[in-house]
Amino acid sequence: MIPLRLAIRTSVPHRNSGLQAGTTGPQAGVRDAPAPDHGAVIHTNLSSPPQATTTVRARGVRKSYGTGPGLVEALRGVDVSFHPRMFTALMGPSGSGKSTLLHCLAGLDSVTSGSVEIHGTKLEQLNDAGLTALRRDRIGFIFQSFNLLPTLTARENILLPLEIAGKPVDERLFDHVVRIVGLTDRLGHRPSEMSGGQQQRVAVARAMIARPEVIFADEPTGNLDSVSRTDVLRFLQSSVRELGQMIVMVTHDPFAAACADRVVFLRDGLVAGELPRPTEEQVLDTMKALGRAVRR
Ligand SMILES: Nc1ncnc2c1ncn2[C@@H]1O[C@H](COP(=O)(O)OP(=O)(O)OP(=O)(O)O)[C@@H](O)[C@H]1O
Repeated sequence: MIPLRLAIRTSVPHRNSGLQAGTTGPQAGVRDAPAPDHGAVIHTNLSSPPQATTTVRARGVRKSYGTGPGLVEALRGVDVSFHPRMFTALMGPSGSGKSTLLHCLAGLDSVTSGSVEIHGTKLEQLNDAGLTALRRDRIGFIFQSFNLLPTLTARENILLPLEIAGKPVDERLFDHVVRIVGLTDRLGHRPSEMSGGQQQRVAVARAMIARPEVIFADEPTGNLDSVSRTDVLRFLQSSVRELGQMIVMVTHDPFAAACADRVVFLRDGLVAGELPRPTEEQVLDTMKALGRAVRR
């Protein structure tokens, strides 16, 4: 059997830096590389992220479901770090553990063993109240299904996290976020009065408004047409460039992954490699190689 690393390396064009299989240890180049230069940054105090050194880390993360003959090992010892001011995509074949990893990183699910750390806070050491506070105060979420409250306007939906947390509204930041996602004319509309793309833009703004240390996005463009998909991805990129946001996004879409600064690939519950600054073609080639490796 050809090891996955070899299978991938022979199939991915090395026009850029190419796939860095297994580069998730502390000595790995990409992991320790500085955040990329995103070009022009709007120089307001809004461009400073709340926790410039925040790092999300998984160490030896295992997650099993069920017991006995029904046991499923969704994650089998994942080691990976995510960096501030970076947009990272998580990809891999169906069932490779992407959503499970995202949920474990976000404190939505517990790990079976290993450790998840968000800026020094070990999630497995938190009780339910601590996890709730972490999710409320330090994490933003974007889901495939928007999850907006139907009776609230766009403005009210966007401001909901601040209201729940009892935090004051920074109108300057609100205007900035609304401008980034192009919703200035839609603030009085309810979700039923907006297209899917507009609703997802509200969800993106809602995730950004509390300046969370990290935004976790699970297939955020999965329900969108191609124009809305491009818009939402552009807004996610803008939030990284203009607000210094950190984003970790699960996607099946090579186009979406190619909009990220880095793609981490999972296979069979393990990190199979990663691509910095990938092209869509490189992502596609890597996914094909992973599919072949899975079938071996
Ligand atoms: N609640 C659960 N109970 C039992 N098995 C589960 C549960 N959640 C996930 N799994 C299993 O864990 C494995 C990984 O699932 P996961 O949803 O993380 O993969 P994925 O890469 O996100 O897949 P997809 O791309 O199809 O969404 C799969 O075999 C799945 O069937």
